[in-house]
Amino acid sequence: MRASLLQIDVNDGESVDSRRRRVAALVREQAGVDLIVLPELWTTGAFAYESFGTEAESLEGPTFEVMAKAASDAGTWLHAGSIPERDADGTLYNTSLVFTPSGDLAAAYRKIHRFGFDKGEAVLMGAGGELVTVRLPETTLGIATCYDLRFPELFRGLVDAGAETLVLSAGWPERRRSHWTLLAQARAVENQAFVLACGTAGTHADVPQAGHSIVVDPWGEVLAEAGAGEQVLTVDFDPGKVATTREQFPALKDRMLGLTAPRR
Ligand SMILES: NC(=O)CCC(=O)C(=O)O
Repeated sequence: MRASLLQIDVNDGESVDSRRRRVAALVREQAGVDLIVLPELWTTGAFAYESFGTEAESLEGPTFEVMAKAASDAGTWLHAGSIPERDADGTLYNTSLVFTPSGDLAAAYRKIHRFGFDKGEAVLMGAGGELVTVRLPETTLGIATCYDLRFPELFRGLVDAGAETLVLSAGWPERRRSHWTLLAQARAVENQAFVLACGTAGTHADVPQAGHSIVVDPWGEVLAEAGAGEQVLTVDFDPGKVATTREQFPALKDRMLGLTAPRR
């Protein structure tokens, strides 16, 4: 299976419309791969909090339209990253869109763990409440977004729902790049799954981005890693390695569920 992670340079000097057109062209250029992955909130930037409201779209807004067309033109499964979604009640969500090779919406995932503690995304956006998996011919994707990477129980839930390839769309800052690499490898090893983690490059809202999108196999080996700048990271991987790893080293079968809290 061949996947391309598009590590997009998101900077304040480029308009959202221009970036949308540029990214759609990049998606079309990847025709022939099986799966394309884009980063989190690449229209605005994940830290451009003041743009979330002004650039918010309905689920079937301009990014949906452009990306559905790009997926069908490329004839490829497309995880189109996330958009600031505004629902019918006016609530904002950080919502990832996954398209089939025909350009139909296969799934939408509203980010569950919002970043910012008492500001930014954490106060501006609502929290998703549903895990999302997507069945491809070769593998089942488990969808997660950026800060979700710090919450192992979310990924265990995805594995319990059948995920074999964990796809993370992110806008991770350079300041915590060591956590990014470490956690991507940890999620792959503990879940015996592929991790495809696609971040952004450049600087937006004064937050330099880490880049370094990464693909890790179920044994924790790094199959490919991007540099800091805009880059298309293309990788070939064998989805069958999930089953063989889980058979040969069946640690997932040794889980002890339902542990009780210590008695005081
Ligand atoms: N956009 C995000 O979720 C940022 C997450 C982050 O910076 C971190 O977990 O560290």
